[in-house]
Amino acid sequence: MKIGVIGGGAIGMLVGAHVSLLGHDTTIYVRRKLQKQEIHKHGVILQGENFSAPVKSLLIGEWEKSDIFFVCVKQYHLNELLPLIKKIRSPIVFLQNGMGHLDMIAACKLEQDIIVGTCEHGAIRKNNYTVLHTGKGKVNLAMLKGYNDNVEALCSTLNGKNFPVVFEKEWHPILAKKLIINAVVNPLTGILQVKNGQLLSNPNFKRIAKKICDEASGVLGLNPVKEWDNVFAVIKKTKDNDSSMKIDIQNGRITEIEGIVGYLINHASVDLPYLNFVYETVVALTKD
Ligand SMILES: NC(=O)C1=CN([C@@H]2O[C@H](COP(=O)(O)OP(=O)(O)OC[C@H]3O[C@@H](n4cnc5c(N)ncnc54)[C@H](OP(=O)(O)O)[C@@H]3O)[C@@H](O)[C@H]2O)C=CC1
Ligand SMILES: CC(C)(CO)C(=O)C(=O)O
Repeated sequence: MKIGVIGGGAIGMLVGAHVSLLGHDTTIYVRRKLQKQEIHKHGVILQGENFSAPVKSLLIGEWEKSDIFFVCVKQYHLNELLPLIKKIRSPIVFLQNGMGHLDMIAACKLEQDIIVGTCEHGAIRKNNYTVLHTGKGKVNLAMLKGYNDNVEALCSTLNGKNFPVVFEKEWHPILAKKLIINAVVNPLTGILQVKNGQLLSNPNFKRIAKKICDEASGVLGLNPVKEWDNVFAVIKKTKDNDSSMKIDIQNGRITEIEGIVGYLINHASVDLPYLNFVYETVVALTKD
């Protein structure tokens, strides 16, 4: 099959390399000529696993016909990209964290079949053609819009032993579960500049984390006890991690707060004191 991956960052290169290794004809669409040239020359190197995947690269907009496209940019990149993506006719998979992109997709009135998903992997981009796979998990996908019998079959051909892809019946449970994890862990670790595990080992941080989990579960209509069990398990598993928001704040970069906590605030009908506080604080910390 022919697979298009939009965005040559950590997740774009990870997805691109793994589907290519399953034998799919894979192209990563990037916005910089240098990255296009370097991927053309080296393929994508999976650091630590010591091999290079034969991936091609084109610039955004140089679309070639593909069976499916994966959008692997940050949520805040989508404003610029969605008008270009509108021209694609094949099914499109969005792999952003948070749920803010759902409102953007709806506003853009995309006509293609839309699949959304979560990525349980951890990855860091080392250079324009090298990615380090820091944590293994699976990719969970589900239809958001449209119905196409072929889509599920198509996604199942991307499922591999080293890179499992699972197709679920409903999108809301998978995105909501990940959104709660990111709403609890990312802003707090970013503001406090602590590793994920410290949200459990410090009883005061843990109390705040639990309050955030309660608020987020309330907005999404989920059971806070069950969600806390899940957040707890993910924090334990990633206890030595620096969350993506902690690293973004450390480096003075824009964060994904809007698509994560901003989404919850925009969809709430009650007061959310803890979520509002972390939202305002992250925004304040990343303003010039
Ligand atoms: N990294 C991880 O471990 C995980 C990430 N995720 C989620 O996956 C998504 C992607 O994250 P990640 O890969 O880490 O992010 P990165 O910052 O590593 O990559 C984003 C990529 O998008 C590219 N990009 C931005 N705008 C455009 C554009 N207009 N045209 C083409 N390319 C563009 C950037 O290009 P350029 O290089 O030129 O700036 C960059 O390569 C996020 O929503 C994140 O939350 C989910 C789970 C784990
Ligand atoms: C799961 C978690 C919190 C791991 O650090 C993550 O997704 C992130 O850092 O963005």
